[in-house]
Amino acid sequence: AAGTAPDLEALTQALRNTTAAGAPGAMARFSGPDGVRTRAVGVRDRATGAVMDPQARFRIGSVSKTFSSVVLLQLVGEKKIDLDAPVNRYLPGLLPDERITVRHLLTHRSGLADYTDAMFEQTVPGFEAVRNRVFSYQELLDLSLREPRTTEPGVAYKYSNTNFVVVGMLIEKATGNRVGKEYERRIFKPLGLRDTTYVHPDTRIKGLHARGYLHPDEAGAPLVDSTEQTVSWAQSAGAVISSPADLNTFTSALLGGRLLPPRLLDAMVTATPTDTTNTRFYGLGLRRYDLSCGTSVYGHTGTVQGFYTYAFSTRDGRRSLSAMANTSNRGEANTALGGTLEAAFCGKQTE
Ligand SMILES: CC1(C)S[C@@H]2[C@H](NC(=O)CCCC[C@H](NC(=O)C[NH3+])C(=O)[O-])C(=O)N2[C@H]1C(=O)[O-]
Repeated sequence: AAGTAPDLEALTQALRNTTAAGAPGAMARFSGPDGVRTRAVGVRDRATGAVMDPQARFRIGSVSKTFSSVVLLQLVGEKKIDLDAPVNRYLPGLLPDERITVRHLLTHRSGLADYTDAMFEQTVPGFEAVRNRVFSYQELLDLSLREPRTTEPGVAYKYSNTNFVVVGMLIEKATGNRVGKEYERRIFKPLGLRDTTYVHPDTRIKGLHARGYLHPDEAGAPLVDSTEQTVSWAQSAGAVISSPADLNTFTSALLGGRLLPPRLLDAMVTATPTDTTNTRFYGLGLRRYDLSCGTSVYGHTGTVQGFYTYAFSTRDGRRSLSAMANTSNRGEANTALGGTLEAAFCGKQTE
């Protein structure tokens, strides 16, 4: 088909650059008009040497925020939640500022501090301290409220996991169900996402999966296997498990209009700059990246101990890419993995 085919050599090179920068393994899955292409390099398990497998499940970190945003926006569509209402209308007395609205949560403009900055200041000790803990939403919010707010409500973008912890509280209040049940009935089941689960507080990744590895802060220290954890520090902000195929299906279905009515999808993709590069934007629980070839892609990134993820689609949902490296705190590896976006969406012009 006329348009842009993925540059598979460049895609593979981006994955090789990712492992060269310290990831044990990396993989990518592209889905487009001409079908599916997968590439994988390195290992999904350092102990057994099992190679990275594009069918493998893994923790998607903050890509979970887009799942939570879809559920909340469906509740907006059902008139159960008003985007511009104060959060405290639905959760009386929860937040110390009546001016913080539901929309401020989804756009990271609430000013609520991110408790994970202190929690993970020391990478491995911070992780080990929480990997088996089970937190309530309220405990996580209380950690945030001990810190000064970062901005007046609505004034500036400042990314904070706390926003999507409160989104989880809103979903549970409005539906009477745990978020996992709402993910299941509104997204996982309708889209047939058989690899995608929300098992909090279970620590395992069931079925074929990649193991994740943390680089300690101390240079040269051995990698730490971080695969098993409750992810209770994140929950509706980061505890979903998925696979490359399911992430392609999810972002494609979302941008293709299968999960939200046009008015709400348009609101979701309406994004403001997150930095001064004028290529990175944030809408409602959704990132927009403007690529070098002029293509805008929509989705989210994820950083959870041992796993770094990109999950993006074009605005029409016809082309999707998901990519994962099984280490999370090597900046140069995460940047290298980002090269899969340009390779996939700006690839090679076809006649
Ligand atoms: C905005 C982000 C980057 S951070 C946010 C969320 N992940 C977290 O908040 C965990 C941060 C610490 C994870 C840990 N790092 C350290 O411990 C550093 N001392 C590591 O690399 O595994 C997620 O996911 N989001 C990413 C996103 O949306 O892309």
